[in-house]
Amino acid sequence: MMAPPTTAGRGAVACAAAPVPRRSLLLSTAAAGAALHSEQLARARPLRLARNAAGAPAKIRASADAAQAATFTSTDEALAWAKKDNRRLLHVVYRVGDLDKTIKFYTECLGMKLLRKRDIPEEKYTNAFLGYGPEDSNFVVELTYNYGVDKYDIGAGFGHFGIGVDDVTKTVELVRAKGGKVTREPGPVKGGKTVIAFVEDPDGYKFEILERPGTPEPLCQVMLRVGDLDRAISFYEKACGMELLRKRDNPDYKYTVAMMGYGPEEKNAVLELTYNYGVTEYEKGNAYGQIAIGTDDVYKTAEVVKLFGGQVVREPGPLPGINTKITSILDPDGWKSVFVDNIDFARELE
Ligand SMILES: C[C@@H](O)C(=O)SC[C@H](NC(=O)CC[C@H](N)C(=O)O)C(=O)NCC(=O)O
Repeated sequence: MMAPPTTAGRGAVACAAAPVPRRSLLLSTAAAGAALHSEQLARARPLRLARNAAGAPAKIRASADAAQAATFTSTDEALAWAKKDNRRLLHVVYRVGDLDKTIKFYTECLGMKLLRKRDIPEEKYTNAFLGYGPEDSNFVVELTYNYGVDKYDIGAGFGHFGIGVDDVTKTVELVRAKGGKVTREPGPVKGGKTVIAFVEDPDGYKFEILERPGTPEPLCQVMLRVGDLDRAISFYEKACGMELLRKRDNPDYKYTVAMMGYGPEEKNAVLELTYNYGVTEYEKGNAYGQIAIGTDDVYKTAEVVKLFGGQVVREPGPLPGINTKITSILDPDGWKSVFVDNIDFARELE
């Protein structure tokens, strides 16, 4: 079977070819396109509060003005709002060629749990959510299987997913025993001390297994390569309200990494941006999709992104027929992120 057109590059291609999967049909009792006012009133229902991976309740704000586009009077005001918005990495979305095979690998070899599965026959795809804890408090993977598509191009820009484990050697032995592919044996990372290994899933997505005993968030990194690290850091700090948690140059191996996120690396999943000296562009393939980030207000989020020169490829608003509000953006390298309304997302999980 042929894979669908590439999602690589900036602009319309990425927007059109990597649709955000439809959200839970549990929400579809509210009529598609219902007036925002009615939707806000419907929010009076009690909500299960999200928790972060460390177990602390997340502050979900049932804002009455959430659907109003704000007009920030300055970039400082916009930045301050983005910094105090209630954000967390929710999930990472990517395409796989055989859902059952991937679920088997992730559950048997990587110790994930299958959290939920949904089939959207009218759109000809199925999603499976897997991770190490409930979605209201953990970063998880959202696998997409498009009917009849059994192969994708992972490209050169996507790096890996990171998984923190108690014992790297044990995990690698298990992967090998189950017939999985080990591409880098356990040992200290080149130029550092952390014990790591690399394994590959059935589609060839790389997983870096990192020794990180007792971590509350085992699925801890999404590594993407970027062509200009300072430009990318500035984008994720300003347009996305992330913090630069750590930056490490490894001149012996000619690369620099920057860990970006919404809280300490030990407790939260992070975006690991890698710059390889002299490489300014990568081919992105059509397999990797995007990270999803929770926000209290997708409208304000889109406004902030635009104020800082970011590209909004899906204007903020409810997904037709489902009503979960989202907005999609591209970073300067063309990597996509989707911001999802926290309250709508919590409803999906009810
Ligand atoms: C602990 C944390 O900092 C790491 O594990 S970095 C892992 C390291 N990354 C790179 O080498 C990135 C540059 C590389 N050219 C790329 O684009 O992927 C890594 O993968 N090390 C490999 C090793 O064998 O140690």
